[in-house]
Amino acid sequence: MERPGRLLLLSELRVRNAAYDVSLNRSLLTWKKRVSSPVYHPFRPSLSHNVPVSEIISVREEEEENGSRQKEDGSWKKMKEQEGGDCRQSFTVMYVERGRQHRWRCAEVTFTCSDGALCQRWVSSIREQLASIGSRPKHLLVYINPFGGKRQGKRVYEQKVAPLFAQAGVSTHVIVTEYANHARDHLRTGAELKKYDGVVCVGGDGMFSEIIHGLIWRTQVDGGVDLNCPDETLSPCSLRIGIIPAGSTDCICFATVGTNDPVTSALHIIVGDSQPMDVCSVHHNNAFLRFSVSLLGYGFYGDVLTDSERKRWMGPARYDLSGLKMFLTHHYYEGTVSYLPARGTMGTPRDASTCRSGCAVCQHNGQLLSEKGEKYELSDAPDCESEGEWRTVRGKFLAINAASMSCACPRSPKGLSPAAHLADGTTDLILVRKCSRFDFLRHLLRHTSKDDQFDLTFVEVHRVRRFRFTPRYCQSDSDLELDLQENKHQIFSQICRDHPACGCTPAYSSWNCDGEILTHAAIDVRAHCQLIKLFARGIEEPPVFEDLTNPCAI
Ligand SMILES: CCCCCCCCCCCCC/C=C/[C@@H](O)[C@H](COP(=O)(O)O)NC(=O)CCCCCCCCCCCCCCC
Ligand SMILES: Nc1ncnc2c1ncn2[C@@H]1O[C@H](COP(=O)(O)OP(=O)(O)O)[C@@H](O)[C@H]1O
Ligand SMILES: [Ca+2]
Repeated sequence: MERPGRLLLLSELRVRNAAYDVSLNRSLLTWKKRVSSPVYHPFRPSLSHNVPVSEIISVREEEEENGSRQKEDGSWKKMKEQEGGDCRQSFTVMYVERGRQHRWRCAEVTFTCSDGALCQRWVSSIREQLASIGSRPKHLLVYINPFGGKRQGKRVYEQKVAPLFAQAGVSTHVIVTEYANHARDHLRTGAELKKYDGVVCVGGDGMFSEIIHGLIWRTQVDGGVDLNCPDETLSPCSLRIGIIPAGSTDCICFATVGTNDPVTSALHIIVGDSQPMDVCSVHHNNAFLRFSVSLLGYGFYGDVLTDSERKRWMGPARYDLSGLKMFLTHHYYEGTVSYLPARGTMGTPRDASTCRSGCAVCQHNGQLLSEKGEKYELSDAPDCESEGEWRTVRGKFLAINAASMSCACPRSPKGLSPAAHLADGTTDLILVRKCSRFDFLRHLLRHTSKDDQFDLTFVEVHRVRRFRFTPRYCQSDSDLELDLQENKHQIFSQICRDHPACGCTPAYSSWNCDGEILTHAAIDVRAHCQLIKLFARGIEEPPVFEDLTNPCAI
């Protein structure tokens, strides 16, 4: 058990006109009601409150003269009047309070002191403790996508987030984006990153993707790393990223915080949380294409995204309509998937336990990969196929999904791969082979229930460090490994001739890369362990109530 820290202050203060013993040490602020009779009463509400110093948002002195907000005890008022000095006798502490379903709220408690000097001592002691927490950001660079989700990003930031940052003394430089890739390009070249302790993204997964592309690109250029080489070890980004959810799916926020709520996210930023996260790099013929942190999906999810982009005006509902349409269309795609299974790492995609705050699997694998990094990466090189490490699966697939994290979101609260980890250096490769519509629906429905979506004969899942996909028609003719956009007509006429099943089924899908369309079908993917960090802490376990005198806990 952790030893209680050295006591910094202990005073009798008043809260709502009742006397409390209030104490502060380096880790906790505690206020305990003074009771006249110490007789145990099972139904008396909890009389003691503990707030970790790390969860205090800020402290402010109350302006009111004579403590007008607090009905003070007469004797204290008298003392103050006699002193005739500083009349600020009350201070308010704002702190994190946990609500339902991982939501955080800002709660307040006002303490009234016997004199102004004591009030001053309390305020400065708490401020000193807060200032000594090195992980809290002071200056943030904020990008707002005003068109994400229901187009509420700007309003949400101004009304719910900016006031909290101001209260916590966090200064910001806010940029409302004017066009797609504005944030990415500003981070790449324009932003003076040294001035900031972090970057905040107000938007959805697509906007987050812009931010990581700007940040990771910049970090590699500064470190002299060639992004086009898939075997390069990438330099981790030092700036943390906060996500204020204002998009359509917001799966990265949901899977790292446990809820899509702007206030909760703002509070995780203010308290200076840190959650490392894996990033996959995607290459095509030794040319860098993109990064992905959540879903890389070919077939079903690629087609849903492509179709939904035409319906952007509908807002988040576009995904449901396109989902239904692509479900009915029931396209399958032929190709070869090769993958390098994760060796020596803890955990499997079929584990019952899931990635949670302070996850032991992520810590273990993170350490393993950073220690053995070089050796491990060398044996990972694709030409080690001769060693028999790489495995190959050929077939017809309705969907090929790589989930680097659970991809939990409100549509699917446990996600595409419920046991995937945020920071274990692996991605879960899910292969859904051609099956009937009925069977595919069973698989999809299991994303929304407790049933195991992998426990079906046509679904397989592998935890991997790398994988490659080659569509069938690329193999027979390497010239066909080309950009779909430029050569669409040529490919389609070829495919329709080669495709006996029907004249309209395309042979190529696109990849859904964190909500952005990737038109190259043939890709080479590699997981980079803990390349970025978020202002988050992973999903917390539900609290264990220890205080049995609290009736709410029984
Ligand atoms: C029958 C119900 C089936 C529900 C299946 C739900 C599975 C949902 C898994 C969602 C994984 C999400 C991974 C994250 C992707 C995001 O990066 C990305 C971009 O996010 P952004 O817009 O915030 O920028 N979002 C997406 O690509 C959206 C994917 C959403 C897919 C929805 C699929 C709905 C399927 C409906 C099928 C209906 C069949 C009904 C038959 C009677
Ligand atoms: N000012 C802007 N105008 C148009 N598009 C933008 C702007 N800012 C960002 N984008 C782009 O909007 C797309 C969707 O953004 P996102 O915030 O993820 O919303 P959603 O979740 O609704 O898709 C991303 O591809 C992003 O690059
Ligand atoms: Ca992972």
